Amino acid sequence: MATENKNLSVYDKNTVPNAKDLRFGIVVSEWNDEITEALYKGAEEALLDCGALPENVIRWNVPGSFELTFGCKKMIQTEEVDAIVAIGSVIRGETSHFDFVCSATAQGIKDLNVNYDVPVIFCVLTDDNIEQSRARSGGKHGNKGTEAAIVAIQMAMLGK
Ligand SMILES: Nc1c(NC[C@H](O)[C@H](O)[C@H](O)CO)[nH]c(=O)[nH]c1=O
Ligand SMILES: CC(=O)[C@@H](O)COP(=O)(O)O
Repeated sequence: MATENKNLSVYDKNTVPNAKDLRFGIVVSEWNDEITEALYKGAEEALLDCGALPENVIRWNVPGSFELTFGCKKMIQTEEVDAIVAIGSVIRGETSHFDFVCSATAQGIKDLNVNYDVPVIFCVLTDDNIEQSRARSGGKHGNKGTEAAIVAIQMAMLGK
């Protein structure tokens, strides 16, 4: 199902475990910060709405999506977190750089899930234009950050 056929912000709180005893990391890329700040807002609000304590939501920033892998790895190694949401916004430009950044970031985050025991949620928008990004970070398709937060709670509970 494509994103256009679902709202990323819709969740049934009754089906989401309570997050009061969980600790979360959120690593945020600063590229396209209009988008990544909106994604962060959606993620943070959903975590708190589902019972997470503000002091248990730890935010780190990295320069770009390519650096999300290293930032999440360092967070896993230095913080006691039950799940991490990796937030980025990659928007296609004139060259093939978009493809390399998207691929490296997706592969890097996948590798973290394979090599470590902390779920890292892929909350990286990979869009052809900013209109698509805005639609998925609080616009007509909802907020991918909200969706990622719910996934983070669900995946964190797998380890409990
Ligand atoms: N063009 C975008 C980038 N590019 C920067 C890279 O992510 C990286 O920081 C740089 O190559 C140095 O290693 N990053 C995004 O997150 N979004 C973009 O649209
Ligand atoms: C995703 C990117 O790296 C891209 O926005 C950079 O733009 P360009 O391909 O025009 O250099």
